[in-house]
Amino acid sequence: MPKAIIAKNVTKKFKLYHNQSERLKDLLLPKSFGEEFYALRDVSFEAEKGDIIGLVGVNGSGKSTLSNILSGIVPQTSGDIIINGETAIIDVSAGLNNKLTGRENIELKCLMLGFTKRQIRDMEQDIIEFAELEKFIDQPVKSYSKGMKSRLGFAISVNIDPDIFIVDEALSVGDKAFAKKCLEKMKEFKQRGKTMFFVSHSIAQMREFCNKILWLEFGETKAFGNTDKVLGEYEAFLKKYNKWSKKERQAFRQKGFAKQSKEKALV
Ligand SMILES: Nc1ncnc2c1ncn2[C@@H]1O[C@H](COP(=O)(O)OP(=O)(O)OP(=O)(O)O)[C@@H](O)[C@H]1O
Repeated sequence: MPKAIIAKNVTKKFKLYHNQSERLKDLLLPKSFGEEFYALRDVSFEAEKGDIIGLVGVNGSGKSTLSNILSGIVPQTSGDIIINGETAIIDVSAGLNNKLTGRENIELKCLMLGFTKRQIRDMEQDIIEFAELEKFIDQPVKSYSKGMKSRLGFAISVNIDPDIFIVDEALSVGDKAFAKKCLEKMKEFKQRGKTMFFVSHSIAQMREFCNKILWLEFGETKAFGNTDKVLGEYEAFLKKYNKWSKKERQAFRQKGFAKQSKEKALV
């Protein structure tokens, strides 16, 4: 089976500043200011063509950061990603330019992916109809609701017909009818053997769709493998996590964050 994606030791470091002056000093002075923070550390996995990989993990575990790296929105700090195909991310607002209108966003995204003006003209109406934005398509995206942005993002991406498809929480905003339409489209893509990444807080949707699960915890791989096994482990963890007191959860998060702020040799 050809590999769709090979990710090796993917790491993303952010700098956290406590105030504006720290940020400026870091920019202007040779000495380093601010706190280093690992949103992802040494994440490695392989996706076969046709795999549907669910990304799970509690808030802040690195799911969106990984989606954004896979779709080329942000670069990793270190590590390698080999992607065989064109990705498209479906995120609530990622990849949309707020200052442009819906129509201009369609044109921009398609031009960036190498479509000709004529091809874009042919696709445009389908995208607008799928997004159900006919009346609003010439308004700036900054005036759109979260649901409208999500519909536009999803509609552009499905019409581009990418080889690899990343759906990040698109189904959690907007109305139920649209979510159903998206799920049907994803089922169609699944049948056509497309590779997909799916981020959702719905375990039931994960179980229905995914054949593999990547469980991230504080930016590191906690488990990767077959859906039944990893999702079972994750559910058992959630059960425990949800029973913890506020204090216990805080302690768990503090410990994780402390690890994310340290160099590997010190962890
Ligand atoms: N631009 C940034 N600058 C600094 N820290 C960031 C940045 N983006 C993300 N982070 C931090 O990186 C960690 C991972 O964030 P990410 O959004 O990828 O997690 P997530 O699993 O998608 O969370 P959620 O389920 O809440 O969406 C978090 O601690 C977050 O605060």
